Amino acid sequence: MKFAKMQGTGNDFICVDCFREKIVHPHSLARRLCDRHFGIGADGLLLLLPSAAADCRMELYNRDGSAAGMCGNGLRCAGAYLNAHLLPQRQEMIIETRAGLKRLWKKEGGYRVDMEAPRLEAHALPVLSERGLVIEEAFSVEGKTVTLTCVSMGNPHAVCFVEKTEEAELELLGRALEHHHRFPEGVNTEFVEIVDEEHLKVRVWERGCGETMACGTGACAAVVAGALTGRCGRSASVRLPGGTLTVEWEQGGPVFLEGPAEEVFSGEIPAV
Ligand SMILES: N[C@H](CCC[C@H](N)C(=O)O)C(=O)O
Repeated sequence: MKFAKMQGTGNDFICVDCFREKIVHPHSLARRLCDRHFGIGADGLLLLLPSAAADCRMELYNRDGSAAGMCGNGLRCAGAYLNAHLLPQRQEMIIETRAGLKRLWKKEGGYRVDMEAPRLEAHALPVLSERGLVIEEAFSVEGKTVTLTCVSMGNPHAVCFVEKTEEAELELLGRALEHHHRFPEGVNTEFVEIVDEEHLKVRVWERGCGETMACGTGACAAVVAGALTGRCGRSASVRLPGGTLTVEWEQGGPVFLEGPAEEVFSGEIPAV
């Protein structure tokens, strides 16, 4: 089986061109190939398949084999793979995901993705805080009270604002929230430090992966939550351990994510 190793701000994927390869058991394959000691090593398995409605269909499987509805870094990597191997001249593409059709544009140094509008949890009600009406929930986790703003970008996110990302109890709280009864399908948790109105620092504990170098949907959720709670503007530069992403949330509309994506190497492994 041929594959391409892709990365976007250090969030890395094993990309398989399923226009040419046939994958029968993606969940177990993701667990085996994403292992960084006994496999190729990656945060996820990215399958690119034919689509009747788009340039291709993207399926993302986390390192633990679980399927995810959306992946912002993965979409940019899919665009880079398509431009390199299947659609070399295309400047604009549409990729089908489990969360619907997503449009992306090739840009200097990477891709810009229309992530569409965020969705708030059904019961998320504004509460009055010193910043006015904000959307936050208090959770009891591991004997601590954490305040979260829950946002869906086609996959679930819990955003926690902290003074310093370096001091966040990321594994303790991220792992506990991932398996918290409030999130029956699990959750990605972002620990967000507000530098100023237009700059955020973020670390992410990803569902099905653990801490990653970056999370595209997580960067979007961080800016949306920051804007909803009056902590930052609707457009911001998001600095993650693996690099910087740009997020813009149009008034009452979609979120746009912009950042790099590259093919690091390609290879072949025995038929799976
Ligand atoms: N772990 C995520 C999927 C990968 C998302 C992330 N890598 C991104 O770039 O958005 C989930 O289970 O929802």
